[in-house]
Amino acid sequence: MNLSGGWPSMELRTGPVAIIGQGEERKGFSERLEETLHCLEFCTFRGDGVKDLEEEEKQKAGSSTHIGETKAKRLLQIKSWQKLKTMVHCSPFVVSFKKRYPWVQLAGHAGNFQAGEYGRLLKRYCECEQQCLQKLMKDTLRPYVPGYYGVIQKDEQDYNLMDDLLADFDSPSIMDCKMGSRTYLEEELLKAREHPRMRKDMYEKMVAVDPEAPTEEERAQQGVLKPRYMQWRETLSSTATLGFRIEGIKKADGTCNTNFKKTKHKEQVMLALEDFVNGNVQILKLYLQRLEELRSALEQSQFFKAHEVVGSSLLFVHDASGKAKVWMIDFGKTVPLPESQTLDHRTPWLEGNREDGYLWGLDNLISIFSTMLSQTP
Ligand SMILES: Nc1ncnc2c1ncn2[C@@H]1O[C@H](COP(=O)(O)OP(=O)(O)OP(=O)(O)O)[C@@H](O)[C@H]1O
Ligand SMILES: O=P(O)(O)O[C@@H]1[C@H](O)[C@H](O)[C@@H](OP(=O)(O)O)[C@H](OP(=O)(O)O)[C@H]1O
Repeated sequence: MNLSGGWPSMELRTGPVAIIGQGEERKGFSERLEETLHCLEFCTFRGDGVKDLEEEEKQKAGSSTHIGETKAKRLLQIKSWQKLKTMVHCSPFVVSFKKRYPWVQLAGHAGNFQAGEYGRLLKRYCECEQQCLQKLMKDTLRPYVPGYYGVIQKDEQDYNLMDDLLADFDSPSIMDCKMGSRTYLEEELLKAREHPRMRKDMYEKMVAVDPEAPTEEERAQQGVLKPRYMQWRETLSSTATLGFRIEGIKKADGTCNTNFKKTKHKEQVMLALEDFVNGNVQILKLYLQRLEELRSALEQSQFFKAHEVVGSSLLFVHDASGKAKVWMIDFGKTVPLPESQTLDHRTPWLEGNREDGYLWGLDNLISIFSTMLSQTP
């Protein structure tokens, strides 16, 4: 992990996933070409996509040398497709292939995503997320979340099938902002108290950022409790003070930064945002407009009133054509409240009130965008 700070430090926390769909034999040439190019693009943003895929296939086969005849054939096929792809780049008849795009997972757990059919994404199944997405399809928030198409199974693993929000962009710039003043659920807190479990991995992540952060006891145990780690992350970043934090930014030029753990103050956030939009005032305006529309939709949403929304992100996407949009993603920790209870998402959290600070964070984000715009000549 690169923790040195500042641009142009590169830290790609998780890699993209390459998949080869099943039942390819039954599909037509152009369909297969389309799909294969998509799969290739999923694994090429780091440069050598075929190498990545080979590695992945080897790992799946459980051996570092033998990848099996079918898989070897597939790789050969892909290599041929890639050659073809290189050729078609210089050929004027493949205009439609211009829409191919590299896919990037900016934050979150490694291995959670797979490419679906063109424009769709498979995310490892989570019942909580499924319930939310289903309800959101009928809510005022529908235009602000990825379209949801149900559960599908692939290689004995269930996935939620949803829109790939990058699909309509050319070389998009992407930013993930985790919303809310709290990043763990109240129920996680209760569980951690009942069954305290020291996390060595979190201790290590903590020490890597600040060797002084662990207490004597934590140092002795070489571990920290999850809520303690999450709270430490919240106060180190802008989560506790502004109600959101930047998780990662990938720019159109390919630079990618997930090193925002210490981005805490408004001024630091503004610098990151300015860099993200490359000083483009029009993009800033579009983002501000979209955020304001989202806020109105959230204030009217029945779903939002009735859920504790924790760990959910806003995904910002724009490209050189001047398009800029924001969506809500990640409902893995968005849970329904008891029927009698609602949240305003602005009241400060006190254990038991379940407030998550989502709208407070959005107010602050909107105010930051507005200030930036008011400062432009
Ligand atoms: N529908 C989508 N379209 C395009 N990109 C997406 C979509 N959903 C997620 N991503 C990408 O994947 C990243 C991680 O998404 P998400 O937060 O849903 O994953 P997660 O593993 O559940 O995260 P966490 O560990 O925070 O719970 C996002 O930052 C974004 O780059
Ligand atoms: O960003 P970091 O510093 O790497 O920390 C992770 C981050 O807070 C994730 O949101 C969290 O997953 P959840 O939101 O799903 O709890 C994960 O917990 P985990 O390791 O228990 O999955 C943390 O390790």
